[in-house]
Amino acid sequence: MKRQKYISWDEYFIGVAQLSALRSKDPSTQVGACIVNTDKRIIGIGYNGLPSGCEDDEFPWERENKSIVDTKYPYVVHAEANAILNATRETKGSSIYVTLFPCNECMKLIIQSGIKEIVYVSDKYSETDLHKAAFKMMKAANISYRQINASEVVKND
Ligand SMILES: O=c1ccn([C@H]2C[C@H](O)[C@@H](COP(=O)(O)O)O2)c(=O)[nH]1
Ligand SMILES: [Zn+2]
Repeated sequence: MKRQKYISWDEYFIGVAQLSALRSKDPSTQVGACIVNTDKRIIGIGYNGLPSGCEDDEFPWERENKSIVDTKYPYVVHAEANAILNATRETKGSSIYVTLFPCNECMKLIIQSGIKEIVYVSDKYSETDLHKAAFKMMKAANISYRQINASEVVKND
């Protein structure tokens, strides 16, 4: 008889996203993303981090400072963007598993890359205007979405 307590596809793919998030150097929010095609093949993974050549120890990780130049925000490549850039196959029609609901900038990339489903864990920024903008674009582009509970490797709350 086959083993009964194996994990579901959702648990598997969100688990990969959570594992990827553990690579992030961001002290406040670690995000992981995993793109899965219609054959249930992982075609791209990513986490939030600096672009190649930008050393983790030489750039700021602060959220606030006198100038935005001395915060992380101008530099960090978002997890979804990295997953899309890393994709090894056609992303059209695929799903993206993310530990945090995508921001407005990532939503534009998700739409333009033809991803059709977003599966996410946390939506801790759901009250912000930029989240509302992301949601509006997602609905307009007919992308489906669902929030799932995931075990607490990385929670993002
Ligand atoms: O869609 C998203 C939104 C955010 N991120 C990354 C970018 C930053 O490294 C953190 C957010 O930091 P806060 O301190 O919570 O503002 O998350 C992402 O990868 N994808
Ligand atoms: Zn983003």
